[in-house]
Order: sequence, then structure tokens, then C-alpha cells
Amino acid sequence: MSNELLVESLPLAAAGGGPLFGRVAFIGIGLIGSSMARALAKLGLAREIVCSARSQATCDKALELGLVSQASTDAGAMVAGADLVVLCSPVGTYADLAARIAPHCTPGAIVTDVGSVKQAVIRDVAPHLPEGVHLVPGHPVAGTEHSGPEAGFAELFENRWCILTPPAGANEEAVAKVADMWRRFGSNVEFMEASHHDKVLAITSHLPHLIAYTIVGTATDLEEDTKSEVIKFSAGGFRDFTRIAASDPVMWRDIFLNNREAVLEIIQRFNEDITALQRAIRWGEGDKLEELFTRTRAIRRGVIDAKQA
Ligand SMILES: NC(=O)c1ccc[n+]([C@@H]2O[C@H](COP(=O)([O-])OP(=O)(O)OC[C@H]3O[C@@H](n4cnc5c(N)ncnc54)[C@H](O)[C@@H]3O)[C@@H](O)[C@H]2O)c1
Ligand SMILES: O=C(O)C(=O)C[C@]1(C(=O)O)C=C[C@@H](O)C=C1
Repeated sequence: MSNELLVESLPLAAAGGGPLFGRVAFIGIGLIGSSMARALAKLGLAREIVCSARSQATCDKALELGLVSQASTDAGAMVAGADLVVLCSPVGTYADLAARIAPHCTPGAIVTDVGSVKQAVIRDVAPHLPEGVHLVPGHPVAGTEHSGPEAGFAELFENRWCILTPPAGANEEAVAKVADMWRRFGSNVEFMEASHHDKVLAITSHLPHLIAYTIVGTATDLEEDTKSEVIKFSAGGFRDFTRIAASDPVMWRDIFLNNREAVLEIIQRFNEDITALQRAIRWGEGDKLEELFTRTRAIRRGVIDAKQA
């Protein structure tokens, strides 16, 4: 299947240089893949953008939106001839996809990804790739609670972090090219060891999602009359949790199953801290509560200052 829409609308040269890539193949084209496709097209960074998705309906949608010039459920056919392959599906699909695309990858091609965990990506993808195909794992720390190709937008990555976790001995040119792409999307690029990434994200992203899923789950398990009051009066804090708890269930299932150790460690610490708070409330230890809330308020101010700096 093909579509000339996007190809014709691609600028001939990127600002400050020509396209970074020839053919870019997205495997999975939901919120993140479609945002990247839009950013590549907007900035003229690719000569050709194609995609593969699990269902024909998603392929058709990507063509209809003008995100790609070709789309197929056959991932191997889409990566053939690509100099950049971007895995943009839930991380639990990576091992199978890597096995399927590996025989079709062009020598010298770069395979990157956007998965929210990084050790599992290296574990699941690297063993399948032939010599001379370069793996550069990445994670844009940017997103929304929405899914699918319609949900993406080119500006999603502006002023956000993108963490790259190249394994030891990764091809330097490939790493520099992927970093360049993210910088051109407006992201701040940071390099990390995959294991460190997984520990940091367990606290900054995975635990908050787990807490949101739990709170909203607890509310939905309340008796019917209380539940309707919760929905009716939900404002402020609870409302913010419902946004996060509306995130894609399959994506988050895969994140927790693939960052098991770091998440379990952080849940353990969280449980200890919540037990200490429970105790302080039971024994009326207001000074303990106030001391903690004063410290956390300072953290929030630090986060805002860091964002504005
Ligand atoms: N949503 C976020 O906030 C966010 C942020 C950063 C990174 N990520 C990571 O990005 C990846 C994609 O997330 P998203 O939010 O774009 O998801 P999404 O649900 O919007 O899109 C997922 C895409 O993957 C495709 N897909 C699913 N299973 C597949 C399979 N077996 N083979 C081929 N394609 C398949 C779907 O058809 C869809 O096109 C995930 O690994 C996630 O961890 C998500
Ligand atoms: O803003 C949101 O909706 C998000 O949850 C985005 C968020 C995050 O936790 O910050 C979620 C998962 C990703 O891996 C990266 C970003």
C-alpha cells in the first residue's frame, strides 16, 4: 500500500543540513511513533517514512493520516532498505519483532527504540541483530495518557529529556546520529547505563503510575453510592490520578513485567514509608507529618526551578 501525501509534503532539506536518514521504518505507530514520524516530516529529516503495525486497520490509519508512504503488517518488508528502524510498540513485543526483522535489516542500519525500560530491550533485541546492524536504545521521557496514531503531535518531544543507553562498544557514529535526531526534535539528550535508567525511571515514572492505578482501582471498588460520589466530586488530586490511570494497559503491563527488580525494590521502600506515615497519623505525631510535607514541598519547587532553568 502506498500514499504520496507525506512524501510530497516533505521539505527537501532539513534546517541546517540535508535529511539525516533515507528510509525510516517505524515498527508500531501509536502515540510515540506517530509523533516521531510527524517531527521527522516537519523537519525534513527523512527521505521516506514507512511503518509496520500489528493490524491492517492501524496501517490504513497511518496512511490516511499521511504519516507514512507505505505501511504493512509485514515488518520484514518495511525494514528492508531502511537505514533507521524504530521500535515503537509495547516492550513485551520486542523479542519477537527483533527476530522477525533481523534477517531483513540492511547492513549498516541503525535499530533504535523508544521503550520505557532499557535493560530488557538490550536483552531482547541485541541477540537477534546481525553483525553490522547497530543497536542504539532510547527513551523519550515525554508522553500523554492517549494512544494510537491520531494521538501524536510533532512538538511532543520539545524541551523534554531523551535518554540514550547505548551498550558498551556501540557504534559511535550510530549513537551520534540518533542523538542528533532527538536534539533536532527539541529534546535534551542524556546518556545513561541501562540499569541506572531503569532504577531512576522506577521512581520517577513507574511507581507514580502504579500508585495512580491503585488509587483509581480502590475508588472503583467502593460501594456503588460512594463510587458515584467519587466520580461526581473528583477534582484536584484524584482527577490528576485518573489521567495517569487512563494510560495504555498493555504498555504498562509490559513496563512492570520488564522492570521487575527495580520496581519491586521501590515498592518495598514505598511500603515502609507509608507505614511510617500511617503510624504518625495513628499516634497524632503532627510534627512528623509536617516535617515530611515541608521536605516534599521543597522538592516540588526544585522540580519547577529545574524545568525553568
Ligand atoms: N505513552 C507514553 O507516554 C510513552 C512515553 C515514552 C515511551 N513510551 C514507550 O513507547 C512505546 C509505544 O508506546 P505508545 O504510547 O506509542 O503506544 P500506542 O499504544 O499508542 O502504540 C503502540 C503501537 O504498537 C503497535 N503494536 C502493538 N503490538 C504490536 C506488535 N506485536 N507488532 C507490531 N506492532 C505492534 C500498535 O499497533 C500501535 O501502533 C512503548 O514501548 C512505551 O513504553 C510510551
Ligand atoms: O505525561 C504522561 O502522561 C506520562 O506519564 C509520560 C511518561 C512519564 O511517566 O513521565 C510515561 C511513560 C514514559 O515512559 C515516559 C513518560
